[in-house]
Amino acid sequence: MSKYIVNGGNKIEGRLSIRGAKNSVLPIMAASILNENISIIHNVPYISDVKFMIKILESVGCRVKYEDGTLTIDSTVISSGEIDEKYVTKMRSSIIIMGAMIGRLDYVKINHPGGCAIGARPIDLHLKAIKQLGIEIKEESGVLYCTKEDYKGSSINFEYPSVGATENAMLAAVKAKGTTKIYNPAREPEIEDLQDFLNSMGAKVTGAGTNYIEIEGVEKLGRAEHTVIPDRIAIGTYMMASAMTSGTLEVDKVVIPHMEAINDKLRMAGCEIEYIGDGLVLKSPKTIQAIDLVRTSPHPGFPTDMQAQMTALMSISNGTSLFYETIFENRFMHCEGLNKMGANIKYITEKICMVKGVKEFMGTKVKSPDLRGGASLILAALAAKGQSEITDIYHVERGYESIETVIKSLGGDIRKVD
Ligand SMILES: CC(=O)N[C@H]1[C@@H](OP(=O)(O)OP(=O)(O)OC[C@H]2O[C@@H](n3ccc(=O)[nH]c3=O)[C@H](O)[C@@H]2O)O[C@H](CO)[C@@H](O)[C@@H]1O
Ligand SMILES: C=C(OP(=O)(O)O)C(=O)O
Repeated sequence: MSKYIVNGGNKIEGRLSIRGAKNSVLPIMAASILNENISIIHNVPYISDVKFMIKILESVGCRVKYEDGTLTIDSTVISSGEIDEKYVTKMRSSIIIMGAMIGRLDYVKINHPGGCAIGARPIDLHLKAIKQLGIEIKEESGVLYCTKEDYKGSSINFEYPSVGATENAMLAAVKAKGTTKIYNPAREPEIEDLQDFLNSMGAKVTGAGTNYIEIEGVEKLGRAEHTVIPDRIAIGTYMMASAMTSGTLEVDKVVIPHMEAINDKLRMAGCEIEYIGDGLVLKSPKTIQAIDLVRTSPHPGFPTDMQAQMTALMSISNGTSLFYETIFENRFMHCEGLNKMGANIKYITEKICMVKGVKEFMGTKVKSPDLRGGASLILAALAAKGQSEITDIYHVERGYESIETVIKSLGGDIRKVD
């Protein structure tokens, strides 16, 4: 099994230039099913989740080509309404294919995605929203059978602003006759990016990014072309790596409002951040300042996808920080690895932990527990004294395109061993 060998102590600095957001490109790829035409998607990271989504699209009849950051998806022919069990159960986010398939076909069969390492992750809100559009969904032995009954626009009120459920509802509503009103949708930047992609193929979606989305159903959609937004989470991860190793990092392209929740915390930790041109420059503090409370919440709050990296940063701060993870019920698994590397983190409840800053991390052997948890262990290893070995890196490869090449280009001593 592949692993990373990291020799800590080098500054992570220089100029960072990476491709677009995983959490944008996955729903956008699903949305390409809707147009019976060609979709050209630029700024696509070649990560394992994207490769997996390509396989799903091909399995239902799409013709897909990836070249140098650009995906071309031809969905003229969709030959199957059945999504093979192995896809949905292996990549939880593939459930967003459901809404697009419903928009395109009369009958869809898909497995329930189940939970994953970071939490139970039910799909009740997805199903409730899609049913609201006149789709009958029957569940038998973990398989969902979806049939169009009285497919038309409707009002959908989310009791919680789920990202995936909002995306599924948008995808299913694009071709539903009449108007769909979505109240309390997720407001993450990736929702707005999906709206922009859908509108580029002729959909009529407004309001994404606010607490009300309106969709006017259309019968036919056409060719689409779109550039995926920068990956705020990957950028934030490299910024934290730089802050933890006393580096200065220049990022070539960011969307300022997408970065503010992360940058706010980095500033509280003592970093100086200046927006210059299309990008930003981060300067590290001499001493990382402890932040009393880090609480994750839906956008525009501090993202749960940055919580693990933030616990690594706070582990070498000058005080004590309390972390409150409000989104997922099992997202502190990386703390065991960080503690093995010398951190002082105590679990208070499944959603709260206390991080007491220590002088430094010590290199050792650790295992990635999940995607962002794995990233946090890499950050700790980069800042650590000595050598670390990080295994189970397939988690990290789901969301970071060749992280070892990027870190090496920024001065880090990391290599991947197959
Ligand atoms: C591919 C993708 O974009 N993944 C992101 C997406 O995941 P995802 O779309 O799965 O996250 P959600 O916003 O749906 O989940 C947030 C919370 O709502 C709960 N929930 C969700 C749906 C549902 O039907 N019922 C229910 O109870 C979940 O268990 C979780 O506790 O948003 C998360 C929250 O920002 C991010 O961490 C993930 O990186
Ligand atoms: C939890 C994440 O992704 P997914 O929803 O794909 O598991 C993430 O990107 O941190």
